[in-house]
Amino acid sequence: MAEMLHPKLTEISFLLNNGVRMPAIGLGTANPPEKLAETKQAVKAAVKAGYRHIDTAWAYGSEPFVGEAIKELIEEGVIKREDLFITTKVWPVLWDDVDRSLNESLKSLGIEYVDLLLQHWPICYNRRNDPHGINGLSRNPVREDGSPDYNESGDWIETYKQMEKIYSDPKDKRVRAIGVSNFPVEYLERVLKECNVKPAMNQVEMHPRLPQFELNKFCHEKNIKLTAYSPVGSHGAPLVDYPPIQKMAEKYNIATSDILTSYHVRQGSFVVPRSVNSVRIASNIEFAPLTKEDIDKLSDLGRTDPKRYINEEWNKVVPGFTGTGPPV
Ligand SMILES: NC(=O)C1=CN([C@@H]2O[C@H](COP(=O)(O)OP(=O)(O)OC[C@H]3O[C@@H](n4cnc5c(N)ncnc54)[C@H](O)[C@@H]3O)[C@@H](O)[C@H]2O)C=CC1
Ligand SMILES: O=C1O[C@H](CO)[C@@H](O)[C@@H]1O
Repeated sequence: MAEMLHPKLTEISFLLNNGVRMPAIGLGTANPPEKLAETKQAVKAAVKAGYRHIDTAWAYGSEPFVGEAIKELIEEGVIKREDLFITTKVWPVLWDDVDRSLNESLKSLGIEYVDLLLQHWPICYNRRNDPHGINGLSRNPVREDGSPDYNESGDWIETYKQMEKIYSDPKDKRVRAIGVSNFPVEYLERVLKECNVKPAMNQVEMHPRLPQFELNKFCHEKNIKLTAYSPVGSHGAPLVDYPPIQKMAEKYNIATSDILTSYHVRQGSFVVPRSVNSVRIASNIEFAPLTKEDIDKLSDLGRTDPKRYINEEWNKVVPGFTGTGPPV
């Protein structure tokens, strides 16, 4: 029987609600401190394997290494800036100074604009100096008693309002699209009610054990795209060894990680797996043409065995971002 030909995930892209085209798969760069410097060769390997979308953030400490990779790739003639789609994010310690956050990101990345700027979390932190932090600031400031140092009078919507002001200024070319991350439905509803620019994106943890049924329905209706983070279960890739997903991989004769990335792209969402291993980076782009029945079977794991992997003390303040996730 003739083999079916399918595109690579790197050949697929979708339009955002403002007409900007975004590649379906991006390289995640939230690398742990000991692997941060490897981000540079990871980005170069990814671009050489066909990736055109890189996911970074002010808070990751990876932007300078992404920047070095972009510079060398352009100098080597591999790509031009406009061939790449770069996402970065505003961390809650700069919730009231998006201008500073964006300028620091652009400087670290060595570029003049980002393709997508996301509000990283709907949280307001106080700023505390930390020479070992990000650009001299503590990433997750804590009070003397060890509790998260939230700014109690801050309102997280201020961040989005500052982002839309930058985006809407015709003279300001620093961002091509704006969106949010880690926003539950009720927070998106507030943004739609109180702001003028509809978010193009909501980046959230999403995989078969956390299928985000409610967010998918809402975002689809409102024409807000979703990006799946931690698609293989974050540190150590636990979902790659998860038997029901391995079974599906056997059926399609493809790697388990490719089932986990294709699961999102097949549903019209974006996905940003992370690795610094060039072999894995290149192998994470095979597309599995999952049927509706197989997608439903995978999503059912979110009912029978739900799990949220990114579940930290400080983010419990956001509704739904604790335990296994919202009720299913
Ligand atoms: N907006 C947000 O709040 C968040 C965004 N993110 C973004 O999403 C990206 C991906 O999420 P992560 O949590 O980093 O986790 P992930 O689910 O991509 O897993 C990363 C781990 O999987 C391993 N891995 C990758 N491909 C593999 C393969 N084929 N076989 C075996 N192991 C493999 C990597 O070595 C690493 O240990 C981040 O790097 C970041 O860019 C991640 C967390 C939160
Ligand atoms: O983007 C993010 O990455 C870390 C976890 O890897 C998380 O704290 C943050 O939302």
